[in-house]
Amino acid sequence: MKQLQIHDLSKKFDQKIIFENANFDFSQGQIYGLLGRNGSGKSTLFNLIARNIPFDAGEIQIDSDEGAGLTGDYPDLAVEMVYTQPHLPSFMTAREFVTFFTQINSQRLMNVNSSQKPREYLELAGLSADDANKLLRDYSQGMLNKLQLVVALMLKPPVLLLDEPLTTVDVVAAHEMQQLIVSMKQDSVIIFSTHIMQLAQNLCDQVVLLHHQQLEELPGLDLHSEAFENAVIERLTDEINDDQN
Ligand SMILES: Nc1ncnc2c1ncn2[C@@H]1O[C@H](COP(=O)(O)OP(=O)(O)OP(=O)(O)O)[C@@H](O)[C@H]1O
Repeated sequence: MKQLQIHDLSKKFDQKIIFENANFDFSQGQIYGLLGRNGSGKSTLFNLIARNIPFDAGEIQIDSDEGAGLTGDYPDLAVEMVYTQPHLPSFMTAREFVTFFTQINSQRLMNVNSSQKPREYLELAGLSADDANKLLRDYSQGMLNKLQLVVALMLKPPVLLLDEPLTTVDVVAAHEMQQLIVSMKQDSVIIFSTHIMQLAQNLCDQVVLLHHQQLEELPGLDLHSEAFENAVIERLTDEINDDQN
């Protein structure tokens, strides 16, 4: 069973405390929706898990289900992060990028039995033949987001972190991307950050609130109920009021 565990995690930037002894256990088979106010630390959490930045105290452990068990010394390949602003090579066409991507990841793709051809990735991302031959620097933000998401999903990473990836894609693409994400949940621990409550309610099995420098769930409430929505808003409003006191 793939798992991600956060133990007593603390992180601050200068004097601003982002996490203070935060704890949470994430498992494969669930999609977790991460909700929090602007600037509460959602991207920071992802960057800590992906080891793009160091934490001050605590531990982040991953079990990639490859026999090593839960360890803080997980390989970089254990985590794949999909960014709000994708970092893709602007000088390549989508077709060139996908071909390059499948070549440099050929071993990983083989390990996860992903035998998609470059053409199939482009189809999954909903890109026409004309679009596929366009340079990525001429792509819209939404098209870049789709392409980045599709290639990340194909790697079937043990931990998949999605930082607001559907904000810019159109409704049809968002629907297709949601189906792709759901199809991944049996294989990966998936954490999805969003500001769109309805998206969290539709897509996620559990919502995790980033609140008062902690990670918490709202147990005992049906995710789709009005009571749940009200409880989330109440918790997160409370955060701003506390900050102002
Ligand atoms: N490298 C950094 N150096 C200093 N401060 C940082 C750094 N990265 C993030 N911060 C600060 O940490 C806080 C949390 O930022 P973060 O981007 O994680 O929030 P977020 O919850 O993802 O926000 P949003 O919902 O607006 O995208 C913010 O106050 C931000 O300014």
